[in-house]
Amino acid sequence: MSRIHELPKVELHVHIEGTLEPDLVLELAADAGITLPYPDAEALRGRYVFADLQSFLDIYYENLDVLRRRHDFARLAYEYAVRALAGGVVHAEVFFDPQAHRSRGVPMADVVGGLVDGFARARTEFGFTADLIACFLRDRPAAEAAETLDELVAVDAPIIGVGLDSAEVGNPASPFADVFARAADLGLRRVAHAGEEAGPESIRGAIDHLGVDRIDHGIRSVDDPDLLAELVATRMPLTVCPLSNVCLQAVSDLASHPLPDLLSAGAHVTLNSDDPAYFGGYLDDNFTAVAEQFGLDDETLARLARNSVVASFLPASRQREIIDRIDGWQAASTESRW
Ligand SMILES: Nc1ncnc2[nH]cnc12
Ligand SMILES: [Zn+2]
Repeated sequence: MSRIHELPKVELHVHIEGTLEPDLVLELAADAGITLPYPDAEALRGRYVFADLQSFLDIYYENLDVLRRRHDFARLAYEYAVRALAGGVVHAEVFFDPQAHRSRGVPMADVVGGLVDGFARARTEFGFTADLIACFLRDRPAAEAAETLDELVAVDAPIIGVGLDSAEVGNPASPFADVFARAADLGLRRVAHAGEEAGPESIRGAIDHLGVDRIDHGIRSVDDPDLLAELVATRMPLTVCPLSNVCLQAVSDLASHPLPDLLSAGAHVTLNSDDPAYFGGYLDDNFTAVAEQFGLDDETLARLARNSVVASFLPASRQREIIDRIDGWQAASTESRW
């Protein structure tokens, strides 16, 4: 258990904007001559006490204002890769919110180009790989999502998929059916946040209306045994984010998190960090927290890591290579017990 950071991991649910650390907010603001309403990074971090998803999103969108130039996005991507690798992440499928930058007048080519630059540098320097998934904001009109997809196509954005995020309650998936169908026609994969704050009906909506390949969060599936059984039968991956759920009060504390129920039901659970700069931990921290809370052994941790590989959109040959490394980690942990 002590070698969690060495367990090879794939991350499937991380918002690149949610990796914007307070120090980097301050640095980018100083660079761009932006005056911030707090004196230092500690004061900013002090504001990270959230009652729910919306109270987090308010600060998350406010902080984005420091991301303005192509090299800001490159820096953000690179810094995430450095930190993720230190925790054992070898590949990530990374969300970004194009509308949150487009609405501030940042050219789409700079957003995408910067992220590509930052991840290319990480790949060259230390072999970390990343793919991009563009998320549509579900609290904005579906027509805006459609325009955003057109713009992504126009700049030839190298995205592998589309997602749906932002405020879930009161913003169902159904209006986004057409834009997700267009994404499917373009050969893109589809994922959606569902069952984070809203109930099982939100998960049902993402499956029925958007044809998703994975459900982001999905923890509220435990409230509907029929739905959970269906998720298990169809091997629908759930990208679960335990520390996020605690911080946003989707669960009252880690001990009450439904992870053990999902695991014992046989759900295809993966572990993820969501917005690690805000929720007190990167992917290794999420692994460590649930391992300690629920007494998960190395075999279970390796199973969770393998689940992410299988649920990823990586080609089979790369999946095999990472799974071999996970098997090696597990074998070494068994040997060290003798
Ligand atoms: N946890 C989350 N849920 C919904 N939208 C988000 N955008 C960034 N983080 C999010
Ligand atoms: Zn998320």
